[in-house]
Amino acid sequence: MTSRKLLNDCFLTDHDRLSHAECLEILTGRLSAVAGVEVLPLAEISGRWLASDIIAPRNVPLHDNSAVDGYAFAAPATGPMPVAVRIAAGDLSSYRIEPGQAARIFTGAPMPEGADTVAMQEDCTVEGDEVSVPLDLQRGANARLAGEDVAANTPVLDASARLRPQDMAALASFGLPEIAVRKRLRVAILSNGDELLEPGTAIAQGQVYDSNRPMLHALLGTLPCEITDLGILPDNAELIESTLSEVSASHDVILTSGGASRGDEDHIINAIDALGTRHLWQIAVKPGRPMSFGQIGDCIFLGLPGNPVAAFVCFLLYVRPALTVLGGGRYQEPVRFPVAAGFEVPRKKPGRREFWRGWLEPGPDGRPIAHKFARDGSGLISGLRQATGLIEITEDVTSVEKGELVSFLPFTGFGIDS
Ligand SMILES: Nc1nc2c(c(=O)[nH]1)N[C@H]1C(S)=C(S)[C@@H](COP(=O)(O)OP(=O)(O)OC[C@H]3O[C@@H](n4cnc5c(N)ncnc54)[C@H](O)[C@@H]3O)O[C@H]1N2
Ligand code: MOO
Repeated sequence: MTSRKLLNDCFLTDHDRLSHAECLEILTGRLSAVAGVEVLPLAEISGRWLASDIIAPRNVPLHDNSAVDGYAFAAPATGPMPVAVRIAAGDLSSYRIEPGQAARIFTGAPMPEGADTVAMQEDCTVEGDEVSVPLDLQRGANARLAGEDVAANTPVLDASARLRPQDMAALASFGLPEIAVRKRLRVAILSNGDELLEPGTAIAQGQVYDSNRPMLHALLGTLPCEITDLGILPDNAELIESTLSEVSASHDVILTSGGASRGDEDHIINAIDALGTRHLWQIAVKPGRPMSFGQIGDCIFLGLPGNPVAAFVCFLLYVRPALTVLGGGRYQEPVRFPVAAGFEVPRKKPGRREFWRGWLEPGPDGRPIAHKFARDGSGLISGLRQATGLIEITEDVTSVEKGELVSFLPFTGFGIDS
């Protein structure tokens, strides 16, 4: 990418600011994993990032086995067959049947040598010691082959994969009791602003309750993080600087909200400049213009705008990708669905990317239509609550007509359940 960094002017035009793509490239392309590695039992690693590749150490299943309770035989059957052996799941002996013989067998039990097919017991007739099976059963029916789930030596998971519940089943099926995973990132969060108040305290005119910190707590909860909550910091330059300096020594990441632009009382950016390096500030994205990124020593600093909607959107678009890379994961673009707009916007400023709060409803033909929260204000939490995703409008777009295709990014793609 062309390097346009360290932009110093709060009143840059959108053309001068970093674009969404440049911002993302800096946050995902120039960062690397800082989280350490620990070996943990399976029960403790769901949601963590893997620290090394996983290759299947053996076949799963290990042996050919029956998928049903019934009778195993060598297809095709030609008539009634004597039942030579009985094999239950967990039976460790090996069995063999001759052509024309059957084995009584149960779900999961190893297939006897000489058999390739199993008839379900509901479809069989037993008379004395003999069983009659359907004569048209296909060879291999109801038999599960060794290695049919995963063959030995197959690469299964790459280091940096995020472990999902179904991966736990796979790892256990290989007999692996514990796995090397990335440690949780140590993330310190704080809110900045003299007007901010802790919920539970009496409020006066001019004050607002701090809604960003509980929101950021919850958003961080969608990733493997260990959170240190530093509370609310007033607009006091010295206190902000000393707090950031102290916390940077013991954390991988500091995540702040508020005080991110260059008002007289916005001290966060000054503190980063005094203590470390600012790599990014001011982006051509709405909401989120004053988003910032820097470092103090080895600690990464991510500064979110104070407006709750901007803080939320920037967390999803930029903080989440950065934490993924720092935590040892692989950044993947969020899922984007092209859907028809159920609204029109006659004018949109060119040169910046916008993310609108939206949701989907079925249209007259049953296909989803995107709806947009009517008001734009970056302080309106109600719009975030009504939304189930973001409508992305790229830099070149200057208007949106009803029925035009727009990109919809569901919140579920960012780890937020509906
Ligand atoms: N002259 C300019 N003014 C502003 C600009 C600009 O470029 N030039 N940018 C605007 C944009 S865009 C945003 S976004 C905001 C963000 O600025 P800050 O990050 O410095 O945020 P604050 O000024 O501290 O707060 C903005 C707004 O959000 C409320 N807030 C802050 N923290 C919280 C919190 N934890 N919980 C709830 N609400 C919070 C705060 O009270 C303000 O109303 O700046 C624009 N101004
Ligand atoms: O863009 Mo600010 O980021 O108006 O909320």
